Amino acid sequence: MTVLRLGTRRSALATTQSGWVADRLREAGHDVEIVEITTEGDVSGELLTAIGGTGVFAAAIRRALLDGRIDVAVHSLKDLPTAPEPGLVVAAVPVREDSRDVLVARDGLTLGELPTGSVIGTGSPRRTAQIAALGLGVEIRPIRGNVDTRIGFVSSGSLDAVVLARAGLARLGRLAEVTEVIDPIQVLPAPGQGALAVECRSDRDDVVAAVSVLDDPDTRACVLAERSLLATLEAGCTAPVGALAEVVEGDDGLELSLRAFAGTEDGSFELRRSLVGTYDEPEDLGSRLARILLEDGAADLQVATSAGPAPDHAPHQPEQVS
Ligand SMILES: NCc1[nH]cc(CCC(=O)O)c1CC(=O)O
Repeated sequence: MTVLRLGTRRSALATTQSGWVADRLREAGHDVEIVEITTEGDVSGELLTAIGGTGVFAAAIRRALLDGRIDVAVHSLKDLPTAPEPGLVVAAVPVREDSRDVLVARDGLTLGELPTGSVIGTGSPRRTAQIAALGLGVEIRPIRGNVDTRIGFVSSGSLDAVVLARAGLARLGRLAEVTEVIDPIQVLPAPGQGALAVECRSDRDDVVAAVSVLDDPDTRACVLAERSLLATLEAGCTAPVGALAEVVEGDDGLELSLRAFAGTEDGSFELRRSLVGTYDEPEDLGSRLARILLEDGAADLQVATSAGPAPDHAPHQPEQVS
């Protein structure tokens, strides 16, 4: 293998994330060339829910991998559909950034300090549902755009606050603008938030071997549990979902602790459940917790959250463009 061609979207966040992976691969002794790829999610100004939702970012990059135009791709794991892509493999899940959401509000305010009637911007059904369930008396307005655009709504005074992933701001060096790191007790992050997926063709043993040195087993176990929960829920629930797994010390060694949320966007119904399982069976833990959520009411949320007849299969929507 002469040069690893690493494909990336053009956004500031995507190029930063890809640059980080490129640096790690170069440290491991590889030559890396960055190849820019435009996706539908980057060029359309529509709300993501209108242009087809999950996977709009990943699809174009995956086509480039399958066509052989690039060898390696870096995704935000939370934007990656849960279904595996035939012919491709996630060869590394590097060590995760802080997975929590943050508030960027005017005048240094926190969620609890925002006066009644304040307007918070987010295009994420997951964030909307959990903030609405807090009962703060705030209004939630759908927005989208990159990190710069979204923070700009606050600096310009058109919104009182926006909610973003801490990981994105950390990678862009913009943590100074955060006014509150939101505790997962209030808002659970998206499954996979803060983690990257480094993907390549499964038939390229040389590339898989080069990339796999970046894998962090703890992060992989956590995101496997979170994504297995999401995948199990997708069969029977279109409600917004949050999930966070953490490695914890148990009596007989390492365990995984998984917390999850499902609810309605108007905040009138919320389910929070948690479960601890063995470190070695993350997917089993995720699907077991999903079944608990479904039994306890998540299955009925399909009707509660959609206006018309329930769709056969409506995948969960990703977060806004980064
Ligand atoms: N498509 C949105 C997206 N995808 C990944 C991140 C941030 C980094 C991460 O969660 O890994 C963001 C921005 C956000 O939600 O604020």
